[in-house]
Amino acid sequence: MTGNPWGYGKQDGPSVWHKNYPVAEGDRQSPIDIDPHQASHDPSLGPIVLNYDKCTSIKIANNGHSVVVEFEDSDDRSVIQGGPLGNPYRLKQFHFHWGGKDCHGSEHTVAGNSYASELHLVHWNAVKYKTFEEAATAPDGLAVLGIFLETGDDHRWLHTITDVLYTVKFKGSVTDFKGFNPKCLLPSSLHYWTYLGSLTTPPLHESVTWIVVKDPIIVSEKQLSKFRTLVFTGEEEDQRTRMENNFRPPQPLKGRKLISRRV
Ligand SMILES: O[B-]1(O)OCc2ccc(NC(=S)NCc3ccccc3)cc21
Ligand SMILES: [Zn+2]
Repeated sequence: MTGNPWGYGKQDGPSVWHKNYPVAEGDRQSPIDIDPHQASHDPSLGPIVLNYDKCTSIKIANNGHSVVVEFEDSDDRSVIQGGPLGNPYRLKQFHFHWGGKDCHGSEHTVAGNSYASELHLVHWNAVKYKTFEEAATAPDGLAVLGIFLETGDDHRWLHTITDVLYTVKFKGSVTDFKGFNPKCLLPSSLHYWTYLGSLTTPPLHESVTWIVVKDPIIVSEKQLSKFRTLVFTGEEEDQRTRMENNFRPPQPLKGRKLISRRV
């Protein structure tokens, strides 16, 4: 079906999502502005543990909202656990959000400051739920690791992704992308904040335990500009709308507790 049911434009962007997705005005919506001084320290909160070693990426795709790398999630070969999580969560996909210029593009902000981009590693609770779709609607169904991207020097490994973006320029395009291990996209320190939130794109399900890592990774402006060569529209559509500013602004905290873990 041509045209997206929702997008990031004036007519179909975050300010009107509530019309088709009323949960947009719910009590645990994401992203949020993270105020480091408001975060309470919970000494019982352990470190995040990633077991991505038998990582198996399958493909990279343009879904009309972002560029997504999908993983084989039929077994527990790539999981995240520890921290606030009660059991291991299976890696399903990762994707990015970015701006049109470097001054903004991330979804979460820190003391009102945006980063140029934000990487989301999406995991689901395969212990309690049979499918991702089922987990995606459950309050403890998903765990998303959020990593900020800041511009500076070239990122040593990001070129593996930016070099193939031209093959998924249009909405609906998919390319084989095997054997990529996203561990190479993480900062050295996994000091994080955690809170209960939602998907930041429709259907905006309130099913995400967010784990936002404090330290950004550094990528070059050149690498980031390659994301902006993607388009929201399909090859068959006459309009070519550059894919950028695909981020939702911060949502009200509504009394939620933000917890931080110093590594
Ligand atoms: O907020 B995010 O951008 O970051 C975290 C995150 C995770 C998932 C999505 N959306 C997905 S997987 N939609 C398809 C779908 C949604 C629900 C059921 C089936 C299928 C977006 C985001
Ligand atoms: Zn996301």
